[in-house]
Formats: sequence, structure tokens, C-alpha cells
Amino acid sequence: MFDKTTWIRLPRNVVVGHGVLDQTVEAVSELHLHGRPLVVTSPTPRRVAADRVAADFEDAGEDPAVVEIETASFEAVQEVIAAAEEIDAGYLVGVGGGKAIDIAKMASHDIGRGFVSVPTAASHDGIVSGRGSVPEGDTRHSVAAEPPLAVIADTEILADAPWELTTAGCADIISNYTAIKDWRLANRLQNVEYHHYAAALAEMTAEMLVEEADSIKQGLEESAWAVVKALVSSGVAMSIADSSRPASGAEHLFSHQLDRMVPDAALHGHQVGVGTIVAEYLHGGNWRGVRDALSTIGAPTTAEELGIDEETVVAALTSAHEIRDRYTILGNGMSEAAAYEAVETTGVI
Ligand SMILES: NC(=O)C1=CN([C@@H]2O[C@H](COP(=O)(O)OP(=O)(O)OC[C@H]3O[C@@H](n4cnc5c(N)ncnc54)[C@H](OP(=O)(O)O)[C@@H]3O)[C@@H](O)[C@H]2O)C=CC1
Ligand SMILES: O=C(CO)COP(=O)(O)O
Ligand SMILES: [Zn+2]
Repeated sequence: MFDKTTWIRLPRNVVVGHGVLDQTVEAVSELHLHGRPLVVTSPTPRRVAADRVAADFEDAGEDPAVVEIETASFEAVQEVIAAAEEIDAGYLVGVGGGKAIDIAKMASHDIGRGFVSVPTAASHDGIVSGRGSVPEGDTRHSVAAEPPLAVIADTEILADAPWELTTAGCADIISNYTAIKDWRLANRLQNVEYHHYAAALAEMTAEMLVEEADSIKQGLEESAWAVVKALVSSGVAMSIADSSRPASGAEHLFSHQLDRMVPDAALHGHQVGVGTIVAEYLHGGNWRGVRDALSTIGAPTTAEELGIDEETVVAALTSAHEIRDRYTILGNGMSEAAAYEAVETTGVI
């Protein structure tokens, strides 16, 4: 009997452009959600966008509430759930960087309410995906969470955000190259389920961004536009696959391990970018092309630029395979000698 099922959960409205923050209420009203909105944000995004969004809901007679979180933690998720229950929220609107958005999408998932994503930073592809990432014990990788019903990405705000957040988003997209290679490898060696369509979309997204690398420049709203569109495609690829496989391979394992060893040392995308150079080298691919694209955009390509010492980078590489059950080019682990060889050859150290 044929017993395959595909269930793809995608956003219904994706609104990207100059000043579209003002269209948040309209984009949400089309979703036919009921009840009060709870705006979930963090301090800077609140000033930049969330207070405006809340005021617009107020003007529309929607009686919103705002909850501000400081850290990406399970306590913050519980705080948001309590705030949502207190006002009997109909849906949650995450306004901010990955922290606020992930907390909102994880709280939405727990209480079965709709989630709307309003990114204020183009810092990684979690702004569109149904994956949430909150450190718990030794776990750093994403888990299933509520996918956004709508995404409102105002390029005026994104272009104004600190540039390193955007270069981190670029590097997170470039990592799709090695994520896909790892996925294919896992499919061949371990019979891991592989989705051609999701893989093609993720790979094409990385290729298009690399082709445009020269024109991605600080202060240009067109650059924020190009990056956020790529983040949307990458998030859609993850939704199609119902997994982060299209956008997360060995380079992400390396970054997650760094997060465990030296929390908050560098941005997610920047760590992932350096991991992509090494993983591409291990695949025997064009690691110089990856390095040059990162460097053209202004993303780190060395341990020093990440602000992480050589020993930690090597230790993260040799233990990254332990992070989760995800087969990649790292196999059952790199030896220390092989890790040194890879980072020295690629100029990471
Ligand atoms: N779901 C997924 O697939 C993924 C999730 N993540 C998660 O996302 C988080 C990292 O995301 P990231 O966006 O880098 O982190 P944050 O949300 O912490 O944002 C980074 C910094 O930028 C500030 N900020 C955000 N927007 C603006 C703006 N427009 N102008 C000025 N400052 C701004 C934030 O301020 P403030 O401190 O006030 O918030 C914060 O200090 C982590 O928790 C990580 O685990 C990472 C990768 C993938
Ligand atoms: O960061 C991600 C994709 O870019 C999510 O991947 P993880 O599942 O490895 O956390
Ligand atoms: Zn990522």
C-alpha cells in the first residue's frame, strides 16, 4: 500500500519591502485570526518596531498586549505562555531578532496559537522557518516549533540594523551549499530521506546570493531585500522538508558546538560561515569560492575574526558530530590532526 504523506506548512502572507511594518495589521487581518494579539519582543526591537506594531493594532481596535523578553531561554518561553494565557491571546506576533521570534514561535507551538513573524534583523533563516532554537542543557540545535502564518519584513528596518547581523544572515544562506552536500551523503550512506525539491531550492538560494555577493553592501536597502528574500527561500526549503536538513549540516554542528563551548562568542551565521569553509574543504569542493564570497560580504573567514581561539575551533570540529543524530561529512568524528590540517589549509587559523 502507498503510505507516504507530505504535509507542508508555509506562511500564507510574506510581505517584504520598504515601510511594510505599517502593513502588519492588514497582513494579519487577512489570516482571519481571532482574539487579542500578544506582541513578543526584546528591548531594542521594541524601540525599533514593536511599539509601532502594538500601536497599529490598538488603532485597529485589536487590544494588543506586549511582552518583552531578554534572553533566549525556556524561562522566557514560559513567561510568554503565561502572558498569553493571562490575556487569552488569539495569536502571537514575534517582533525582533532570532531571540524574540524563536521564543514567540515556541510559545505559540506550546499553546496552539497562530504565530506571525516580524523580523528586525536579517540574521538567520529561522525568521521564516517552523524551527525554534533555545539552549537547553547541551542542546543547541533547532526543534519543531510553530511555523509563521505571515512574515512581515520591513527592509527599511533591516537595512538600518547593525551590519554584522545581515552578514550573519548571508553566511547562514551560504551554508546551504554544504548542508545539501551533507544531506546527499547521508541519503547515500544512511538512507536518510532526501527531498529533491527542498534541496534544489536551498542550493539555488545560496548560488543566487553568492552571485550577488559583490552588490551586497552596508547601508543599501536593496542588499537587505536580497538577503531577506534568500532567508525566506531557505526557510521555505526547511518547511518543505519538514526538517532543517536543507540549511543545516556539518557547518551547523560546528557552530552549535561552539555555542556550547563558548556561548555568545560570535553570531550564529558567522560561526556557520567559517564552518562552511571547512566542511566544503572536507567535501573536496570549492572552499576558496566559499571563503571569497564570505569575505566579499564582510563575514568572518577566520577563527581570529570570530574572536575564538584556535584550540577551541579544533576542539569544536573534533566533537561536533556528537551534537545530534545527523550524519554529515564529519562522519563519526574528525581526528585532531585532521582538524588542524583542515583549518590550516583553509586559513581558518
Ligand atoms: N530558529 C532557527 O532556525 C534559528 C534560531 N537561532 C536563534 O536565534 C538567536 C540569534 O538570533 P539573532 O537575531 O542573532 O539574535 P538576537 O535576537 O539576540 O539579536 C541580536 C542583537 O541584535 C539586536 N537587534 C535586533 N534587531 C535590531 C535592530 N533592528 N537594530 C538594532 N539592534 C537590533 C538585539 O537586541 P536585543 O538584545 O534588545 O534583543 C540583539 O542585541 C539565538 O537565540 C539562536 O539560538 C539561530 C539560528 C537559527
Ligand atoms: O540554523 C538553522 C538553519 O540555518 C537551523 O538548523 P539547526 O536545526 O541545526 O539548528
Ligand atoms: Zn543557521
